[in-house]
Amino acid sequence: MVAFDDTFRRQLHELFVWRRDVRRFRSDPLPEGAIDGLIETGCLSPSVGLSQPWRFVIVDDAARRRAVIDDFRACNADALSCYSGERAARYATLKLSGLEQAPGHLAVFADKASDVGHGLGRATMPETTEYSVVAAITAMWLAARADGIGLGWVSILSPDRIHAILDVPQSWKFIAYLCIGHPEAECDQPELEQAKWEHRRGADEFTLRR
Ligand SMILES: Cc1cc2c(cc1C)N(C[C@H](O)[C@H](O)[C@H](O)COP(=O)(O)O)c1[nH]c(=O)[nH]c(=O)c1N2
Repeated sequence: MVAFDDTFRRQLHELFVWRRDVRRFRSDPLPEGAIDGLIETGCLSPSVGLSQPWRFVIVDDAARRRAVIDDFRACNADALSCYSGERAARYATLKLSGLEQAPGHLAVFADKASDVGHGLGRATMPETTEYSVVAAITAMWLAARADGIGLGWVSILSPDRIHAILDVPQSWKFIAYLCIGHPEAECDQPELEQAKWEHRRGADEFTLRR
C-alpha cells in the first residue's frame, strides 16, 4: 500500500498547473530511453475493457519526418485560409508545432480492430477505444513534465497522409502526433493564452448541477 502525503499532493497540483503544450524545444537530445519510459507510463493508463488499444510509432527516419513537416505546413496553410481579418493575422503569428526542432517524434494510434478486452464497454460506445488512447497521452504529457521534458500535441495534419507516411495497419486510427524534447522555457500559462488567442476559464463555467 502506497500513501501520498500533503507534500506530494501539492507537488502533483503544481504538475497539473505547470504541464504545458510545448512547441519551442532546445535542440539537445533526449536522455537515453526517455520516449520508451513515457510509453511505459502510458501503458499504465485506464483503457476500456483493459483493451490497451494504444499503438506507438517512434519516428526517427529523416525522410518520414520531413514528409510529416510538409503535411503540417500544407494543413496549417489551409487552416489559416479559414480565418479572415484580425483573427487571420493573429493565427499567422502562432507557433503551432515544434516539429522542426523537437528531437523526438512519436505518432500515436488507436487499434480499432483489436479484440483485446473482448469488447467489454465498447458495444454501445465504440469511441471508447479512442478515449482510452487519449487517456494514455494525458498521462504521458504529465509524466514528461515531471521528467523535465516537454511534449507538444500536433493535430494540424491529415490522418490519411500520416497513415501513408508511417505505413501502419489500416485498422489503426490516427490520434496524435507528439513532439518531444527539452522545452526552451517553463511557464504556468498556456502559450495560446500568452498569445491572446484564447484564455483558460474556470471550472464553474463547465459544471451543471441537476
Ligand atoms: C486534441 C488536442 C490537439 C491539439 C492540442 C491539444 C489537444 C488536447 N494542442 C495543444 C493545445 O493548444 C493546448 O493544450 C492548449 O492551448 C492549452 O495549453 P496547455 O496544454 O495548458 O499548455 C495543439 N497545440 C498546437 O500548437 N498545435 C496543435 O495542432 C494542437 N493540437
